[in-house]
Amino acid sequence: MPVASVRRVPGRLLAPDPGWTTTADVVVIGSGIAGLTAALRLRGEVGKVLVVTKDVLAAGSTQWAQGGIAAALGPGDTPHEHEVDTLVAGAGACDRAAVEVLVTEGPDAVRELIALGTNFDHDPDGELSLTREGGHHRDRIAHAGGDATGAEIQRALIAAVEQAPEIEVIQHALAVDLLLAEDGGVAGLTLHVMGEGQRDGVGAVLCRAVVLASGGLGQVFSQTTNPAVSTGDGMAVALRAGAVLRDLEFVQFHPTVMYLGAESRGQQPLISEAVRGEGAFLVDFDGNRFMQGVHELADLAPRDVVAKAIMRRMLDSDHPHMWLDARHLGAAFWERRFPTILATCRSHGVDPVTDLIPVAPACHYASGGVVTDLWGRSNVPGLYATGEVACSGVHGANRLASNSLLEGLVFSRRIATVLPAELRPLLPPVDDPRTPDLVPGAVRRELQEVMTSQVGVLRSADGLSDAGRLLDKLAGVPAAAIDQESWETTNLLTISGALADAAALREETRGSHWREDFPERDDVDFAGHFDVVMSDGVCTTEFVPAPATDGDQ
Ligand SMILES: Cc1cc2nc3c(=O)[nH]c(=O)nc-3n(C[C@H](O)[C@H](O)[C@H](O)COP(=O)(O)OP(=O)(O)OC[C@H]3O[C@@H](n4cnc5c(N)ncnc54)[C@H](O)[C@@H]3O)c2cc1C
Ligand SMILES: O=C([O-])CC(=O)C(=O)O
Repeated sequence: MPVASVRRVPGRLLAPDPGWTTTADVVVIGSGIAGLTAALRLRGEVGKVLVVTKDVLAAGSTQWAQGGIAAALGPGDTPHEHEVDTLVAGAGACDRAAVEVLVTEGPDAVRELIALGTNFDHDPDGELSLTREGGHHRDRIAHAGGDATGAEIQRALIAAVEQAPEIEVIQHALAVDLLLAEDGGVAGLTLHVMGEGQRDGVGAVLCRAVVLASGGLGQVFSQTTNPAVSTGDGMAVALRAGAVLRDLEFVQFHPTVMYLGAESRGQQPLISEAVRGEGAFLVDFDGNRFMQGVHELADLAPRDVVAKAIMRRMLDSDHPHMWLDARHLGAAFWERRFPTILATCRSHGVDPVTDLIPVAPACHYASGGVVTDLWGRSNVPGLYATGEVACSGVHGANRLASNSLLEGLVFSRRIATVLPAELRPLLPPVDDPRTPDLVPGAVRRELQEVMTSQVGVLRSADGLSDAGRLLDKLAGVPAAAIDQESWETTNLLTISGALADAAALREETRGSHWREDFPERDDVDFAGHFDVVMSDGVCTTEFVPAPATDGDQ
């Protein structure tokens, strides 16, 4: 049976005394699909809504989304079929009630996004154009601009927020830590603001509720599809405030990320699963279509299955990547359907109309995060979480393609339904002696390298304990300066440690968690979740049993 593990992590973060203080009723942290949907839904319901975001409004993962947004919108499709595909992809670790909410409320949430002004693509007959991605048994992915779905959604949401005078926005504002009231609930937060006039430097916002919508943790790894802002801040902030994190070991590695060479680091170009949805297929260096025979859906198997098959072929043949063949789609189709991916490939010297595209798996999505109930509530009074930062239970061990944008939409709407009636009074923050336990930005690269080599696609007990030791060593390197880089790197370190611990404790292979020393799924000992809590600078990771949920197969 799994046992618990403990790890010392940086405690509450030191922010110098606030140079300025302001108030709001609700603060939304993050301005992707989850944050802006929550803000738009809350306006007019709760007094002042303040959105804080650490870069410009569009800097998160949302604007990069390619494939689309999944919902049972097509003829003959049903929420039930969407539910079954979601549960099967989630490999027994989904919360069935949360999945039911997602698939049932999904179609209306997408219609609302359309009503807001998002221009999805349509077929010549005027119907919403729907495509397929891995793990879906139906065409149910709505897309925009061909492969620029996220950019269009982000544009429409920003336009709507700009029309809403009730919503105030502070950009370049990094949320450092939550301020807590005597009862352990939310009293506000500290911010580090860069270059925003009067509000420059460290400040505090006193508020009655916080909606955490700060996205994922891709920058934990050295190659990721995620943008630079995805440093797991929200998960670390929530953990330090007493929230429970869950399923951190279930990091999804997207199978087809363009391979730019062994030295390439940071955000890497994604080749959408929708390219396979439109007929592209994987081949090895001998031209074999190796996904045939691996799964009934072949190249469109769930994402973890395809990523593992590519990795296995890479290891067996000693090549750093495999190939995606989409040449038969032809120039006209490429230009119309995937203009962004086409331009990106060409900018790297690969023309998908005539060339094979080199692809390898890379970190793409955090299926785990801050545990929430069906209404987005965390266990900390006044703290709600939505989107990639949250663990609502819909993704289990492996998110179904294009369910992420949908999750942000559906659960932000739900938060806005309950939050107004649950608003706390404005409470004074307790005087919290905080330790300046920061690590310097200079350790980030070493952290990312070890997480990629030992806690990446393929994991083993030896590699995971090597990673744990190095993370402990890095935790002892003191930061010389208190700045954005050290706050982010400290968050990365906190989340990396918890992720590595859960991965070490889960001695089985399930969904996106692949242990070479425990290659089978084990429903006797591991049907359930690893939860992480933090107290006095000590992180504890512990197993919580739950019945396996695989759907009707
Ligand atoms: C390349 C790519 C393609 C994808 N394609 C799809 C797809 O086709 N379909 C799909 O469903 N999903 C897709 N995903 C996943 C999906 O885009 C994300 O999971 C989703 O957009 C997350 O939305 P979010 O609002 O939770 O977070 P984000 O959009 O990442 O927004 C997070 C926000 O929080 C801010 N922030 C972070 N930390 C702080 C802090 N400390 N203080 C203040 N602000 C902070 C960020 O700046 C940002 O504004 C894709 C992801 C990537 C990277
Ligand atoms: O376009 C892609 O392959 C990405 C995608 O759908 C997702 O992450 O859900």
